[in-house]
Amino acid sequence: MDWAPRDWDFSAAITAGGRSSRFGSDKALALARGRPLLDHVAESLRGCPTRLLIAPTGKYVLDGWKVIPDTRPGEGPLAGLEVALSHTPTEWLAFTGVDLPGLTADFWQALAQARTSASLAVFPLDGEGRPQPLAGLYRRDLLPRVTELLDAGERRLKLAAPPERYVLVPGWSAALRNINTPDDLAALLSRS
Ligand SMILES: Nc1nc2c(ncn2[C@@H]2O[C@H](COP(=O)(O)OP(=O)(O)OP(=O)(O)O)[C@@H](O)[C@H]2O)c(=O)[nH]1
Ligand SMILES: [Mg+2]
Repeated sequence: MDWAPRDWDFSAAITAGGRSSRFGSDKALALARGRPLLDHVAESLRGCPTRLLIAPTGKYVLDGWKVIPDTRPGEGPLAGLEVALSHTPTEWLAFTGVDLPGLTADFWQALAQARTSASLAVFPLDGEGRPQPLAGLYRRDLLPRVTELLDAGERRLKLAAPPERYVLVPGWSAALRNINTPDDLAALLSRS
């Protein structure tokens, strides 16, 4: 992979303020191939010049990542996106969670290449052909919309961008396996 800065003109944020209730312990720190899930995700975005970790202060130490706490703690990833968009210095932000250890730099580059001047978000399609908003690119202009949604009580991340303004990218469903339970992690590890 070429790490030329011109390829990484977007910022990165990992939202990590969840309670891992289905996993039963902090899944960000669960090990896959000897490294925490959080590290796998962070590695895929290490080329981004600005890297933000939306999490309680002091909960994680991730070299090169700036920790920013939630302004609406416990309100889910849409609230994490609001914080991230309000701190991103670039037009575009790669936004993801702690539990997608299959993401790679090539995945993010494929999304970046799919951006258009009219689009507000880029999402990959999952194995069922649905957009996966937890591994997407978001334009910073979405911030007022996200704030409005949250203020109105909305919590669904997929509503962050209007459907007519997002681009969908097929072909990456294998990279999108996400870990919600210990069985999910066991299944992932047994495949390799
Ligand atoms: N910043 C922030 N991130 C969150 C919040 N809730 C969930 N997330 C993150 O969003 C991503 C996907 O969420 P889930 O898979 O539901 O994770 P979770 O909420 O920790 O797990 P469950 O309790 O089992 O739902 C993970 O990276 C979570 O850490 C929150 O309130 N604030
Ligand atoms: Mg959750």
